[in-house]
Amino acid sequence: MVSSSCYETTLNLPSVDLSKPLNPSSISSLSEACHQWGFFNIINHGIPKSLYEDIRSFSNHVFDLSSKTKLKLGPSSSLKTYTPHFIASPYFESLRVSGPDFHSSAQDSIDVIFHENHHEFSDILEEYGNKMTELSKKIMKIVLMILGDGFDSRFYDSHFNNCHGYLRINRYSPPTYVKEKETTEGLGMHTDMSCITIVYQDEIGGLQVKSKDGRWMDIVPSEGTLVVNIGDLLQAWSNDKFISSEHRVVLKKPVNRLSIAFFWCFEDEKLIVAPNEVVGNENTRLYEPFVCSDYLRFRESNEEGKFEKVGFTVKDFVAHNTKNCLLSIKNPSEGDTYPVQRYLSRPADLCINKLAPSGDAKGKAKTIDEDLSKPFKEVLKYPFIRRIVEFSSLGHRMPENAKIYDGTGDPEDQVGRFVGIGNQGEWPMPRGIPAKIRTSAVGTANDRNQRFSHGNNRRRSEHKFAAIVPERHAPYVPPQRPHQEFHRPKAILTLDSLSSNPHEILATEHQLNLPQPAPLVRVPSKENLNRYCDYHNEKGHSTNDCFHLKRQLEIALESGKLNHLVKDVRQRGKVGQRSNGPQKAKVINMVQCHPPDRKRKTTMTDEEWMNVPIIFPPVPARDLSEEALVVEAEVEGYLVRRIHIDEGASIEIMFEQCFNMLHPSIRSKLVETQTTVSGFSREQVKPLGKIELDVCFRGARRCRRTITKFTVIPAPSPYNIILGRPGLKQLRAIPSTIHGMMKFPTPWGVATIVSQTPVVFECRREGKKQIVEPRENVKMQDNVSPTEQVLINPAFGIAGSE
Ligand SMILES: O=C(O)CCC(=O)C(=O)O
Ligand SMILES: [Fe+2]
Repeated sequence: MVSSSCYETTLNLPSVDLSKPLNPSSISSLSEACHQWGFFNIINHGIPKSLYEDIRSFSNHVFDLSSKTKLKLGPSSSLKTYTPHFIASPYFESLRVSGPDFHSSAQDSIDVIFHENHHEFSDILEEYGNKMTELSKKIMKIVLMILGDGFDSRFYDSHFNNCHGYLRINRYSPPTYVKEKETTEGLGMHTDMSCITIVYQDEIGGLQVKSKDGRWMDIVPSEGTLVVNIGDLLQAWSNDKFISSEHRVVLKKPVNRLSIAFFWCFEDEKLIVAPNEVVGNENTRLYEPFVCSDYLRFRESNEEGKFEKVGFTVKDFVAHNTKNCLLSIKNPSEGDTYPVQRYLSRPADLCINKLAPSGDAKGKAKTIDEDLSKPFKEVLKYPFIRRIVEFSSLGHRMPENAKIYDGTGDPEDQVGRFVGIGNQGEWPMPRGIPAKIRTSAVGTANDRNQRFSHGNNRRRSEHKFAAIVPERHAPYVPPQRPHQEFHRPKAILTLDSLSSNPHEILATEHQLNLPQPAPLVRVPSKENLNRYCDYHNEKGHSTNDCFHLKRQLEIALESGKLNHLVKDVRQRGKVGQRSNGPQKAKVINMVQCHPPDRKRKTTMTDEEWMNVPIIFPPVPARDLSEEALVVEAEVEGYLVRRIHIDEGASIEIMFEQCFNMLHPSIRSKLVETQTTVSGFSREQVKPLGKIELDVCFRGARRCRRTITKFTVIPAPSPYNIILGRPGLKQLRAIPSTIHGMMKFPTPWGVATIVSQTPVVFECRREGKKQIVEPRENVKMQDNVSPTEQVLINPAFGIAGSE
């Protein structure tokens, strides 16, 4: 029986004894559990305890390796089997092994991180993977049996025979201060993207499922028991007869926790449509037919390693309703042909229709047209979908300034605007959304990327798919972008520097061979109905306004292919020259620069996104750092290395060697200053002046831009810039020497910049050289009395006296 009360938070799930045939009473309690909770237990499953002990010992071997070693399998590696801390949560890390050949999948990872062969590890994981595969098939049949009499024989072979599985070993390492009474999430709320998931959790516990009334219920571990939960795909296939519940893992004790999740999934090309018998004559089909891989792509992020997609469920998923991606797909399992809207995953996929019940009682789905009179249904493919959809149901309208994305601007800017509106309270979006959703995770992008990097799953499915998808619906390949970050550094030459506009360039510069753009995703609004884009060959915006064309032209311009159109001949070839690589022996590396056109002043107002907790993980003794923090940032479009983060400095310093590398138009902004700078031995340096510059600090995928005032010093230094207390305050940054990193909030979450150890050593060597060499530019100035003296780097102290 499933039992819980208002006060009790422990969920007693029914246990299926796999060594015995099901009896009517166990069928009924199982059916109730699948419907109400989407969770049940299994016992006598035949997985020996010793196998779990072996996996525990293996996983300790792996997770106890240094971060550097583990990251060889991390999100930026080719295998991507390891998820490091701070992606799903600060306390969660995991390793995945994919079927059907679990041995070679495990061996691939093991070969990368261990010097010795360790085939015993792959043997163990193969044994576990194969056992779980068999178990999944068995459970799948039981679940079908519960769904309807004879459904196992009716549907198993035709629908579930091509399922495949992968496993993930999860280790949770809570902070030492974790308390039972407080909620520390090891893994945030999510639903699984599988048909079913089989979870082994060790004796520590912490797995919780959310009840329909929003309470978190503990699923208490019990030896010899495995937990099974229904995933999103089965929820959709069963027409909500079974539910995929939101669950999470909380950390209650300061001890490591191990769990192993085995995800059993439909094949990628599977058309998911609830069979008529499953829907039932008296019910309607709740989900439009969709292709499995489309849902997985919907859940996964375009950007590698991003976990923000969790918190979405299959209910949030609907394909795009453009005619371009409406296909007729024959369901091989049933023989019927269904209209299916394909989901095109691409940067501009920002509008998604809310799922609505449709289809007739006989189960024939019909496609619903987007209702343009309800703009709140137009939501961003970003971490906000769900909340916004729910929010819209309160009957609010989207505020005037939250324009629907129309394909002409930078999609990321649209996201930024949208978040900004929410944060400014102009749109009463529930508070704390980004932070909350950011912490949730799993079963997501990483897993899929990683799954495809093993075996031939991906290739096989793409091949099959090609047979049913016409060529014009080939998967979208996003245009190559020089940076995957939110703000691309601006080019030294903008499209405005050209003598032709985008429309003219498209018509005449055929040698550019621009890639075919992906079809537009939304129906044009009335006012844009007459605008035609020659690049897209579609109505909706004009060629000159086409963001995608502009981006392609910028790329062409940056690579020198449009030099002949540059208006000012003196500028021609500049970009091409620069792309030959960093300039020799220059400490400041010029990536791109531009005469500044637009300044984004940062205010010291309290934005909601600034007020998020910034957490640093515990550092094991061997990883503690005592090195200086040295990072890089973009300054006026230049990538400047050797920026020393110095909490002892009361102003921001730019050293002359760096200043001299800036474009003259930028240098001309230098203004005089009365500040003097003095060293330990009281030698004083008259600064060249002060200058306000646009600085952009980037963490992975997140950045912050500020206007920072630098005092320019004519003195040698191993550093280009010293970022002191005011700069840190402006960024609200928290540097940590022992972690060798700095963190700061951005509208998209907390960004982390890691200090670059080789650069630190480079600076140290350079610093030593400078100590022995005389400082030519340093003069003694006796007539100034410093009012404040602050250590800014090993070579200098500064004293401000304006
Ligand atoms: O660690 C656990 O107990 C559950 C893990 C989980 O929910 C998942 O990996 O999807
Ligand atoms: Fe899960």
